[in-house]
Amino acid sequence: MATEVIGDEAVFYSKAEKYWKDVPPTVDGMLGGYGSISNIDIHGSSKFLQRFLGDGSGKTGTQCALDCGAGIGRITKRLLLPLFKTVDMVDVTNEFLVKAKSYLGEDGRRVDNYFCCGLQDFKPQPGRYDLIWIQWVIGHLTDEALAGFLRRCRAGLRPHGMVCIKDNVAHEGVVMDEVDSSVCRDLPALHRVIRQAGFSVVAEERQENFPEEIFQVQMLALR
Ligand SMILES: C[S@@+](CC[C@H](N)C(=O)[O-])C[C@H]1O[C@@H](n2cnc3c(N)ncnc32)[C@H](O)[C@@H]1O
Repeated sequence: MATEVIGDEAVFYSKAEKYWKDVPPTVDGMLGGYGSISNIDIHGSSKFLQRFLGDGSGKTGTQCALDCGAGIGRITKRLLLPLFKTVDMVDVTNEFLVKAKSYLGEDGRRVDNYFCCGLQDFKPQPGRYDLIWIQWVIGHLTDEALAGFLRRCRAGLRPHGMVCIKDNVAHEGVVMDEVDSSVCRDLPALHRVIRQAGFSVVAEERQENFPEEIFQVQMLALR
């Protein structure tokens, strides 16, 4: 369990906030110096996501998406705005949301809300979202906070709505990163939290063609 490696929760959250305040508001900053993988990442996400979207029965609608831990809006710009009529963004680092307003360009007009808030405290508006996308941020939440946030996400979905998590997974156990104050869970640990939140995993895929030296990255669709 993540709780065993996290220690003091207040320190865990405040250290992460401080870490991100010092990171430049660029694609490279969002990806820890791996800005060059952004194209592959977006392409993989788009392929994973598009099979669920459309007009047929049981398909996920394309009215409104929420980008969680959105940063400057790398995903909002390239994945979500091209597929959804409107997008909301939530991130704990205000400087990134401010940067997003210029980074997103013209299409940024279709971002309805920029919420500056930690996901541990954020409550999506009930029944608002077709898709809630959560990428490279779950490691900043304790198990309890993540389960609680996912439960609130459930309430935030429209009919046939879906949550997608895309994140690093550890080979075994839970690995603490003291530099950015985050944890990396192995897949069984992540599945446990997802189950606790009342979700089922309806699709799961590994992102391919990422550099060998980084953690394995997994995409999970939850309903
Ligand atoms: C690795 S970056 C990923 C940004 C974006 N998801 C992407 O893939 O381009 C992590 C982001 O999570 C945000 N973050 C860190 N802790 C957070 C928390 N507790 N709640 C919300 N956002 C958080 C940081 O400010 C940063 O923008």
